[in-house]
Amino acid sequence: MTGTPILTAAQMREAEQAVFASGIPEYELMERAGVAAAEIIWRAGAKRDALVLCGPGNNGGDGFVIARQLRSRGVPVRVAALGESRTESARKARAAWNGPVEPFDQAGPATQIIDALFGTGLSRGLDAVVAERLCDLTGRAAFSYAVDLPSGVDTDSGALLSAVPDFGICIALGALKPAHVLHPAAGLYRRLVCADIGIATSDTIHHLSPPHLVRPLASDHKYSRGLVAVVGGEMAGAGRLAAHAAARSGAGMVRHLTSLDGAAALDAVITRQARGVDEVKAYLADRRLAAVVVGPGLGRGGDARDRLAAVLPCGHPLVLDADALTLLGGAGAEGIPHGSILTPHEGEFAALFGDLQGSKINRAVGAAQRVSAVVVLKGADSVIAAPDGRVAVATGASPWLSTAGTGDVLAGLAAGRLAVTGDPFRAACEAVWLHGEAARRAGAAFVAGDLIAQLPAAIGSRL
Ligand SMILES: NC(=O)C1=CN([C@@H]2O[C@H](COP(=O)(O)OP(=O)(O)OC[C@H]3O[C@@H](n4cnc5c(N)ncnc54)[C@H](O)[C@@H]3O)[C@@H](O)[C@H]2O)[C@@H](O)CC1
Ligand SMILES: Nc1ncnc2c1ncn2[C@@H]1O[C@H](COP(=O)(O)OP(=O)(O)O)[C@@H](O)[C@H]1O
Ligand SMILES: [K+]
Repeated sequence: MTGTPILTAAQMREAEQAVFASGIPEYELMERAGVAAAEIIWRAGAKRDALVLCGPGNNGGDGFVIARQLRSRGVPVRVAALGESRTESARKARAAWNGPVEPFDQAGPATQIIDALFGTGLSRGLDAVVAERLCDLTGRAAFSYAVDLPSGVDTDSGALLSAVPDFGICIALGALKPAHVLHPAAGLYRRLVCADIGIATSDTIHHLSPPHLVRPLASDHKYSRGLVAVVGGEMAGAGRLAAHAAARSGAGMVRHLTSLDGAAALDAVITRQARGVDEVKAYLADRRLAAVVVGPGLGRGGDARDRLAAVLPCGHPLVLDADALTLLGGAGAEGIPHGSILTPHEGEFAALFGDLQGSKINRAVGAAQRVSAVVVLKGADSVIAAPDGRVAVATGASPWLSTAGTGDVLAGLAAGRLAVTGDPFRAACEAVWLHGEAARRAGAAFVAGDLIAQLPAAIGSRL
């Protein structure tokens, strides 16, 4: 499940050091970055007049290289700098620009604005007047580009440290950074392009990429393709959504246990009323079960706690969501079996792991390591973290997903993929991607059931 690597500011510096150690000087990297960014800007804006805003560090140095490259292609370019250049490479790039440099606070507007004020070295928000001017110039430009990162965003968390405008294109240099995929920063540009500057990148954090799925074999049968159980309770609808999603996930068979009578709605799902905890236990004794999902439709009253307590030690691979997470939040995370998949939204996450600090990625990894399970911390930027440190971040999810029941669909889908693959991290990645793809196909104003209807097409697109 590897996509484009994502590096924190510290990991980026490490990668950069490795390049220096191989004999390539810092200025060479700056030239590569500037050349690559200028190419992207040229393709988008051609010869329209441009203003490059250069900061004091190496991000500003990239800006001077970009200005020189664009000028050599005949673009009318102006440069405005925020004070002196403070690094050796930035000074070298500035000297090579060999053109006028306007003071930042006096620069007038341009058709194209290139923000090279601050990148990964930003340590605090921009001064208010600087931020305001950046917003004003960017807002008035027809074409706008953020070099590496929009100035004012925190590289590792995606938080906005000062006012930041919306950009047309963000040009990530060398690798993606967490701010390119985590909100609110990830919502600040229409297009993200990663420019290769020859940096070898580590492979622990990735942008979620489309999965490679496999078809059933001629020798397969319903049990070999994976038997899923949904242990619900008093809220039949949510459990049904999870069960129907599991049934359209590629798994071979789905059973739905409720505490209610007459909860069936899809003929392919075998629905049973399990009145007491002993009936749940008897059901879970089936050795053929390949995944069990508990939480959607479980409820929190009645015998919900006992049902959950029956599921936790059952020995089958688990997906824990919704009410199961809320109940565990009160009771502590200790009982969670290693290797499970947890799919909390921020509220459920806070109840279980509220003490964890840092970026959304750090918190998801911390939780995964604490419970030795795969954690899918959901939202517009869903973070999938494994206990061994692997992380995938999904971006671009349809905001129409913010409707009731879509989380239940994800839980059922994750259980289905877990039953098919037997690999919790892979299953979670596949489920999040398929969920996003089904939402894209469902278009506008869909409800959770519409999402389920799109799952076969989403799966079909990845075979
Ligand atoms: N890491 C790499 O491999 C490469 C990095 N490059 C560029 O270098 C950038 C990082 O450069 P730097 O580390 O020099 O950092 P930046 O250029 O992002 O800014 C750091 C400078 O700004 C000052 N500063 C930080 N926050 C400030 C604020 N709010 N107000 C005023 N001053 C502030 C710092 O004291 C420092 O002087 C990257 O984003 C990228 O654009 C590229 O040149 C090529 C390769
Ligand atoms: N604004 C949004 N943009 C993209 N995806 C979203 C947004 N809000 C929620 N989602 C996704 O929708 C699903 C909602 O899950 P959840 O909050 O558990 O809902 P429910 O409990 O109603 O099923 C998650 O997969 C989440 O990632
Ligand atoms: K920038």
